[in-house]
Amino acid sequence: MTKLTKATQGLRGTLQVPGDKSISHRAVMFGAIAKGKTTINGFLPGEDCLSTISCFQKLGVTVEQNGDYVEVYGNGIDGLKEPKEVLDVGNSGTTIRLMMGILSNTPFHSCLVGDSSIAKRPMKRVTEPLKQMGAQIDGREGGQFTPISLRGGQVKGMHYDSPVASAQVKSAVLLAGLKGEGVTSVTEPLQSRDHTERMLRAFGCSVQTDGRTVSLQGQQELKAVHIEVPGDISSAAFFLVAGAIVPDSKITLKKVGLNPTRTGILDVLKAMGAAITIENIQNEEFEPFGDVTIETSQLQGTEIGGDVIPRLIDEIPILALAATQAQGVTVIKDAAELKVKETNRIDTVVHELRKMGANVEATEDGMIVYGKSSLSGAEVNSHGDHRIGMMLAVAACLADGETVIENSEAAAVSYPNFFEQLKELQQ
Ligand SMILES: O=C(O)C1=C[C@@H](OP(=O)(O)O)[C@@H](O)[C@H](O)C1
Ligand SMILES: C=C(OP(=O)(O)O)C(=O)O
Repeated sequence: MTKLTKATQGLRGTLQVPGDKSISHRAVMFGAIAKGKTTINGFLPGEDCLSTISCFQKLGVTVEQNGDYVEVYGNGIDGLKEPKEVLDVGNSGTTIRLMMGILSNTPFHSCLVGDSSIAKRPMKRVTEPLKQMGAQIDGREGGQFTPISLRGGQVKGMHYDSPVASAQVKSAVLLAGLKGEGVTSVTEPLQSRDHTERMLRAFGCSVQTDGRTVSLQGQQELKAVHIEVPGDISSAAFFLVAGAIVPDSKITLKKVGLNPTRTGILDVLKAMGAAITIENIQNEEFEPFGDVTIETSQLQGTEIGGDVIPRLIDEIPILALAATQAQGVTVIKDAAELKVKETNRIDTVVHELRKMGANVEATEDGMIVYGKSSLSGAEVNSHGDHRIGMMLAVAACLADGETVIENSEAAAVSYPNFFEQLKELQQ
């Protein structure tokens, strides 16, 4: 539980947010199935990525982690060994779904479980295509939910038309195709984040992208490399919105990942009238990053929907808070995927923000936010969802009186030092 009061002055300062969660997971996973020693700088030591490390250790891979520096000693996919224990992914959807893709190539038995949130999240979107490729997978309610048991083997490449724009689905199918016979390709309805494609190339694989279709030839080997993980734009998002809506703020966030498949929040905040500048863009070939500065400004309501949604899916809770401080109405649509995240993020955002006085209503595929509301302190709850907990902490900076956030420790899933960094900006 954390108690916070309204910021007495603007949030000001320069921060480096922790490493990107999606890229940190992949660096460990790909290092574990590559040949040789992969080194990772800027790794996110958040609970989700630590779950990924622990799963691969149970699969016989040596992984040494010291803060944000990690060494992974991979021995190829064939170097993975049958785990003696269940593989516990904790709260991490990315871990379980991508691992199912990798384990589709291992002839042994694995059992995957997670926490009570993972137990509610849909797995069929991954188990179905992987079964079609030749993996034996079962799970509760016909393979829909954890616990999942899996025995991989001879995978055959295939084309998969994914019904959802999901990087986890796309990545699982591509990873299964890596060792299989023939070509594997995935077409998605809208472009999702492309970290898997970029990182497979960095590990020496050949991957083709043609519009919304990604394909790779099977039987490719990954070669160990060094990976520099940029800051996570999904973590930066909390301070981008805080900087925009807390009066008299100016925040610079260093080395924030700027992969165009992730920068929807910058486009939307700019469209709402936020004062954002980006400098020192580097590393454009692998994963671009740069320094982002935001200053307080009066935001205007907007419409958020269509192909920007996968580019900001994890930022919708904090964008909903931004919308409570914008003039006019903000409509968020085409975002039904929010219902199957760590919580139903449509319901939790609406329920918790209303407690603080926001005027927001849920719709079938998003929400409508009527601005501008003055917020007041309340007893709120993250419901174990890291992004909800951090959004409520930013709301507390604006709210009159005291805000008590139950289950605030969920922030450690993606942002272990979030509350310390928030405090730094208040000094
Ligand atoms: O591939 C990834 O690293 C992720 C993909 C997204 O999920 P979906 O693939 O379910 O859209 C995102 O919400 C999640 O936080 C991380
Ligand atoms: C949805 C998220 O992660 P995952 O799917 O990996 O649990 C998230 O970090 O907001």
